[in-house]
Amino acid sequence: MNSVAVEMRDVSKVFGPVKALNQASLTIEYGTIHGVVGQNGAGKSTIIKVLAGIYRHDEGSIFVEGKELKSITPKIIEKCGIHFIHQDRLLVSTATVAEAIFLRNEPTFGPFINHRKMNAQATELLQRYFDLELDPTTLITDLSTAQQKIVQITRSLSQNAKVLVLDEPTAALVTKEVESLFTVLRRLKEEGIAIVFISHYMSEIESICDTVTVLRNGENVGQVSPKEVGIEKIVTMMTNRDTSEMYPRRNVEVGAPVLEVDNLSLASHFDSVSFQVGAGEVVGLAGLLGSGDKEVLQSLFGLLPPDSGTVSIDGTSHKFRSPVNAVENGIAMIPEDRRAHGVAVNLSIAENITLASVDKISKRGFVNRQEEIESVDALIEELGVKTPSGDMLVRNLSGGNQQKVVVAKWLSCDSRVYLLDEPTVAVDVGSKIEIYGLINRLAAEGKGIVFVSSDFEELAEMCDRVLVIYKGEIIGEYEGSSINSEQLLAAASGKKITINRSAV
Ligand SMILES: Nc1ncnc2c1ncn2[C@@H]1O[C@H](COP(=O)(O)OP(=O)(O)OP(=O)(O)O)[C@@H](O)[C@H]1O
Repeated sequence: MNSVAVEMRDVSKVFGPVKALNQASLTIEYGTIHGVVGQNGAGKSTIIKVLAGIYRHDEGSIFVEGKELKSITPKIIEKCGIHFIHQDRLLVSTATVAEAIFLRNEPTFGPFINHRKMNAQATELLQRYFDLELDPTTLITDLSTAQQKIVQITRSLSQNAKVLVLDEPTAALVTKEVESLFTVLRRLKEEGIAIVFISHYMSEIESICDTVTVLRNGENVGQVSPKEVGIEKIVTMMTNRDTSEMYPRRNVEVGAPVLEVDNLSLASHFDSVSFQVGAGEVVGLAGLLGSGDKEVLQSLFGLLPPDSGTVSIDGTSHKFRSPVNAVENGIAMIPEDRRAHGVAVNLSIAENITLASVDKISKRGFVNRQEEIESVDALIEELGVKTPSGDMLVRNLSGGNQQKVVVAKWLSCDSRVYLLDEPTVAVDVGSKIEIYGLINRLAAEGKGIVFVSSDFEELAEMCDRVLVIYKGEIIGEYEGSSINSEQLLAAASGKKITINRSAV
């Protein structure tokens, strides 16, 4: 068998004024795990969509097992044994495990689906590939996200996949699930399958990939082995900049409380939550999945009205019954699910950015277009949003660049308190530094910031104080330079901790 499964040679793809791929190449071998990395907008999704037959490339050639494919459609690619596990493509939630694996491929008995055979085959496949005892009649909705990924992979294997392309497969997984997915991927690699792994998590790239293709501005800047060159080198190749100063320092005197939360409770989510955030202070909330951290933010923003307790801004107490009400009273929120709550994808970047701050740039009901262009251009530049202009529709931006638009939108309005829910999720290393810089700028302007993140290193490095939340209660508080991510993780998992109040 040819050891090279797929070769994409000098592939270019243009979208209007944007050159998404510029003579990029990708060579994938059987029996290896191949990473594709690059900053937001570097062209990762585009190269994968070209391979999937979703986008037609403008230039270049694509070979499968040494033979050039002259025409590429999703059907042809699937026939070649190349399968894709897309990030947000969900399985039919009303299906059982067996139905999801064999959808449109069901074993039949005359005109009927042979359920007994289908269940037996599903059980056999899950056991053979993954050593997994999973009842094939379990509903997809009752599976964890990691198990759902495994069902998706099993579906591909049942159709004899030889190349599996996984787009950010770990984005919604917790650490333990990532480990079990990696065990699965290593086993598939041993079986000779070629795996393409796209991720922003450098530690994952280091631990699982044999080789990595680095894209920058649509160009291939190299194919390297992470074990040989190290992650720092790969990050430098991606960003073309020195990232040793990942977390920019801040030197802000913390002032009087801007936000005071007193005994806030919401049944089944959190109980008697109290804390304060001073002017210029960044306070983290560290919790594991389901701890109540996100619900606290949503309550503060009027999305989930609490049962009891009070919230005060600059000493005045408020009851927020809706986000509009919260915004009017000086609270801004950068939500995690940017597609659902953060951006209007069918509006332009400029329209999105100015949506929350239209009062600031309008006079007697008319938007001052010149001011809008200037303020939008300044934010696009500051955040490094990759776009030819502010007129581009948000839906045409890469995922990470959409996130930057959400951040820019809220930064352009003048709030007192900023609630940040995973502001750097799906954002590349360079953009993370830019977002950290903006958080520091807000702090320097005397704003109060509440920061929720599942990246505890980020919390430890960026926050003045971190509150640990476990099963809806704040069980600990860390302060100053002694905060470290291991302690936070241990505490957030419910391990007993001592309250640490060492000075900054
Ligand atoms: N349909 C489209 N129309 C216009 N421009 C597009 C379209 N799809 C992608 N682009 C542009 O092509 C470039 C590459 O985008 P792509 O989605 O491939 O990046 P990416 O590396 O996957 O980024 P991310 O990590 O943020 O997901 C970006 O500048 C993006 O704005």
